[in-house]
Amino acid sequence: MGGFFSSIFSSLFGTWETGILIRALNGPGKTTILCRLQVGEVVATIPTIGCKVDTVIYKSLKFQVWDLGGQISKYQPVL
Ligand SMILES: Nc1nc2c(ncn2[C@@H]2O[C@H](COP(=O)(O)OP(=O)(O)OP(=O)(O)O)[C@@H](O)[C@H]2O)c(=O)[nH]1
Ligand SMILES: [Mg+2]
Repeated sequence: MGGFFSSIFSSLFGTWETGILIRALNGPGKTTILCRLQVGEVVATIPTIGCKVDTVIYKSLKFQVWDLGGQISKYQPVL
C-alpha cells in the first residue's frame, strides 16, 4: 500500500516531503523503527532524551521525523 501511494505521489510531484511525530511511552521501539528506516537494519538504541529530529528518505518519500523520548525529562516539550 505504501509503495502504491509513493509511486502515485512520485509520478505527480516527484519527491514527496512530509513530517511525522513519533510519540509513545518509553521503550516500545520508536527510535528502533526510525533507525530501521534510516539504515535498513535493527541497531542498538539508548533511551531518547528530549527530542531527536532526523530526516528519513524512503524511495520517493522524504520524512522529517520528530522522535520524542518517552521518559519524563525536563528537556521534553509539553504537548
Ligand atoms: N524484542 C523486541 N525488542 C524491541 C523491539 N523494538 C525495540 N526493541 C528494544 O526495546 C528497547 C527500547 O527501544 P527504543 O527504540 O530505544 O525505544 P523508544 O520507544 O525509542 O524509547 P524512548 O526513547 O525511551 O522513549 C531497545 O532495547 C530495543 O532494542 C521489538 O520489536 N522487539
Ligand atoms: Mg527513543
